[in-house]
Amino acid sequence: VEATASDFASQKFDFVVVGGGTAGLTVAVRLTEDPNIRVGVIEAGQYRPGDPVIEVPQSAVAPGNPNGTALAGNPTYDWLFTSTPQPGFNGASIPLPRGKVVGGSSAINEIVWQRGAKAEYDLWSTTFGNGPRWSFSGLLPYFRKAENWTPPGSNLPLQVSPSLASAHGTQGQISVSYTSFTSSVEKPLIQAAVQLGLKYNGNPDLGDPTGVAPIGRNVDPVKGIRSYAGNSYYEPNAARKNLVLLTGAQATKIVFKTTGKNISATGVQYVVGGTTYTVNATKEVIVSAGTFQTPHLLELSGVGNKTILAQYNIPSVLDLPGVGQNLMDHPFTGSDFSFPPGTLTLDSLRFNATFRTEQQNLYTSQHKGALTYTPAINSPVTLQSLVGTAETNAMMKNLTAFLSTFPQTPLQKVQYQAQLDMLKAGDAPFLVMGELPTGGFLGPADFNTSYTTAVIMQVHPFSRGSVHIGSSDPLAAPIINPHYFEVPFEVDIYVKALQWTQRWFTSKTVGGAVHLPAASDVKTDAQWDTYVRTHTQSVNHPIGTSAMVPLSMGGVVDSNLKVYGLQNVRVIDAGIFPLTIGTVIQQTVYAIAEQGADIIKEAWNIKAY
Ligand SMILES: Cc1cc2nc3c(=O)[nH]c(=O)nc-3n(C[C@H](O)[C@H](O)[C@H](O)COP(=O)(O)OP(=O)(O)OC[C@H]3O[C@@H](n4cnc5c(N)ncnc54)[C@H](O)[C@@H]3O)c2cc1C
Repeated sequence: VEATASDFASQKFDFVVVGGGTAGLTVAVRLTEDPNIRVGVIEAGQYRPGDPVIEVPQSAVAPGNPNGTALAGNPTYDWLFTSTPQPGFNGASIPLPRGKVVGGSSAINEIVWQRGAKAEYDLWSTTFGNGPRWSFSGLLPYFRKAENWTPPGSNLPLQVSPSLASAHGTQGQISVSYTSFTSSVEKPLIQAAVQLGLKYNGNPDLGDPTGVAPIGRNVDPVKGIRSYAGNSYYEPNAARKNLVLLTGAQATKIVFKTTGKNISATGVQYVVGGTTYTVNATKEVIVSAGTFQTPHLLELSGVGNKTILAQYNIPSVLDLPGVGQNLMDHPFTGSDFSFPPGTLTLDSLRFNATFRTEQQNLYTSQHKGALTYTPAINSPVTLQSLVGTAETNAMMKNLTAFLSTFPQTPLQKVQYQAQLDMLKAGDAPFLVMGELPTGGFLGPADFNTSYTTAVIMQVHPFSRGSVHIGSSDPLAAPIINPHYFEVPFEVDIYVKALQWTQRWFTSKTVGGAVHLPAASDVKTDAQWDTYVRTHTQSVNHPIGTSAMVPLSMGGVVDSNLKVYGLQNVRVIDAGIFPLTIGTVIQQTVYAIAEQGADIIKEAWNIKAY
């Protein structure tokens, strides 16, 4: 049920969850399966059930503008954060969208549903010391638990392996399906990628995501709408009396009581319309405010690096220097290709009124067609599969030489060794080769022209950033500095990937694609370097700022997601990733939250369902 600000403050809760986003709603819904457990959720955004801008899949991929959509960049849904000026981008700042609505970033993301590699999660369990729960096989039951999976239909431009079903769950909250609409460029692009040497992978979901594979999406195949934490976890359970949601409220502080060496949270302060309220939690405070705002809230509450806190006159409750460090993100670069007149891409929705009306009618009557579009190609690849083993080894040699003089924290040392091992073994992707059948990436799209944008994600960067408070005003935005491209390998790998993309899109099989001048004129190494630094954005997968690694490595939470040094505060969101993974991350965030809910149920003897 929903509450008003003052009503919420007067209620008794066992758990208070900060952030009604992807992870926060998952945890709150699982804990309140037991009617005796009372959970209060504080969310800054609004509850928007049935909002077509959130639910119609295509609004996440705006034709003519892959960088900004109807959701990202729109203040109704997005916090509108930006990075600090990035020297690696020649001083430019970039937008860093985050969902500000019930459902959080799951309401505004691009609806791609993929898992990482076994090798990546197994590091969480072994190298980062978190035990078997956090290995690939420990997470697999939770990947399945979150899903209500429907197998692909016959119109998928790819064959799937019979084992695909065994990777997926059918009793969970998030509807997962496969694309039912493809543009006319996608089938040839898939064929051409395989001709260029990418492996074909009929089941990417049991530990090896690499190659050209069927791409899941979190769309209800019957209703044709986005399935996300807001409409799939919260909405069906919104009537629970023991699950109380407060919207339009920004948490500004966790309130602590210190007795000797014991620091426990008693509640949370929040602001609504300029008034500050406090709500109490008798068991735990769970912080699920996301990778940028969880460390921000911890710092506002006195938990973090005490030197940083002192600059803003925030009394230190616990000196925990890992808070807000270890920020990793997936950047993306790309380029636009135009196609001959008559090629069907999403741009047809932009300039062809007849096609648009036809597709709108198809969507309204049958929940099908172009308005259900989600990306159909998003292939995680090893570096070897693009440039071969000899070139990979040569690039690795340069990288290792650079890293030998690059300043590193104890955590980075361990992470770098793990990343180099994966790079060499080729058991995890380093790039994701994708596309969006629409233009606008390199400049305004021409009216009567069909484009496709190559989208290249970099998934194991070596640069590490941070997010910290920049003001004692609790409502001010955090300072986000991802430190993109501090390691030259990150630019080098992009140059290789862009050159490969040029061969891919202009291959005979794809037929007729023309590289836009801004990209095709690029020839020399210096020109490529400038191109990459000018045309890179975030693909919005920030993680790591509340890392689940040992305290001695700079960790923030232990393997039970408890903040080191605090009795009863857990972080459950994308910030706990010890190291990033080689694909999109929302499915892993749901699995973390499902696992986190079970850890809490075990700790408090709460009935499991
Ligand atoms: C534009 C975009 C596209 C993406 N595309 C994909 C994709 O296609 N596939 C994929 O797998 N992943 C994608 N992602 C990433 C994925 O959606 C996120 O990693 C994931 O949803 C993060 O979940 P979370 O629970 O950590 O945070 P969120 O879901 O962001 O939840 C945090 C919540 O906390 C609230 N909050 C924050 N601070 C406070 C406060 N102080 N008080 C009260 N409330 C607060 C926020 O409003 C928000 O609702 C994308 C992300 C974005 C932004």
